[in-house]
Amino acid sequence: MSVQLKLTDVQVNIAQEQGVRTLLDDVNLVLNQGDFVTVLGTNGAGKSTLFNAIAGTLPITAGQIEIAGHDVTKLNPEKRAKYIARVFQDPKLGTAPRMTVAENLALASHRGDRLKLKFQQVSKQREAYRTLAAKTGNGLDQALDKATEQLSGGQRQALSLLMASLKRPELLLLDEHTAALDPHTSQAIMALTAQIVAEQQLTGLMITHQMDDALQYGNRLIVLDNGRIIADYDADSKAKLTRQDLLDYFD
Ligand SMILES: Nc1ncnc2c1ncn2[C@@H]1O[C@H](COP(=O)(O)OP(=O)(O)OP(=O)(O)O)[C@@H](O)[C@H]1O
Repeated sequence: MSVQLKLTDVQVNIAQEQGVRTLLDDVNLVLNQGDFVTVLGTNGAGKSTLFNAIAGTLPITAGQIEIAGHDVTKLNPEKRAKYIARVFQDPKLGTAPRMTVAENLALASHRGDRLKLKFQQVSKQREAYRTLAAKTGNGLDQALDKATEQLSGGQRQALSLLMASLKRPELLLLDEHTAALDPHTSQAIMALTAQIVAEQQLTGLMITHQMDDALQYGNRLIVLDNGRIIADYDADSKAKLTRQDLLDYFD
C-alpha cells in the first residue's frame, strides 16, 4: 500500500518573549493511501498547527514532510497546494465571494491554467457542474449563477468540499469544517464528506470536536495533546472505542 503522507520527527518551535515555545513536538505520522483519520484534542493541543505545518503556512523547525512520495519540506504553500486541498471552519474561506458557484467550480477544476480558459469552461461544463452540485442535496444545483456570498453557510461549505475534491487531491485536510454549521446542516455536510471520500478513495485528516463524528467517520483516530500525538487508534481499536473513552482525554 502506498504512503500518501509521511511526517518524520516534525518539530515546530516558536521564539517568544518568555523563551522558545514548542507547538509540535517530535510528530511522526504515516498515512497510507485511503486512510481517513479523525483528529481530536483539546483547544490549543496543536491540531491546526499540524495542518499549517503540512500545508506549509507555518515553517517547521526540524523534520521532514512527504506527500505522495514528494519531499515537500522546503516547498512554499503555493507549491504544496498542488497536492493538498484544505477546507476550513469558516465557510467564507473556501470560495471566492463575488464569483458564482459555476465560476468557483471552474476555478477549482482548472487550477493553474490561464484565466481565459477557466471562464470559457464555465459554459462548456455547465451541465457537469449542475450534476456535481446536485450531489450536495441542498439546492446548490439551482444556484449555479449565484455569487457564493449569497449562499447559506451549508451550501458554501458543500461547495468548498466539491471544489477541494474536484481535482482529486493527494491529501485532504478538513479543519473543523462543520463546526460553524447548525447540527442538521453539519450532519448533511458530514454525509457528503463521507460520500466524496469513499467515491474518490481520498486520503485525509479531519479535525473535529464532535466525538460522535470522530467515532463514526474514518478508519483511524489520533489524539493530540500539547503538540504530541498521544494516541493512534487503528480501525479495529477505533471500532471498540466509546464516547466516554474519548471524553476521558478532555478531563
Ligand atoms: N504562529 C503561531 N505563533 C505562536 N503561537 C502559535 C502559532 N500558531 C499556533 N500557536 C499556538 O499554538 C497552540 C496550538 O494552537 P492550535 O491552533 O494548533 O490548537 P488547536 O488544537 O487547533 O486548538 P483549537 O481546538 O482551539 O482550534 C496554541 O496555544 C496557539 O496559541
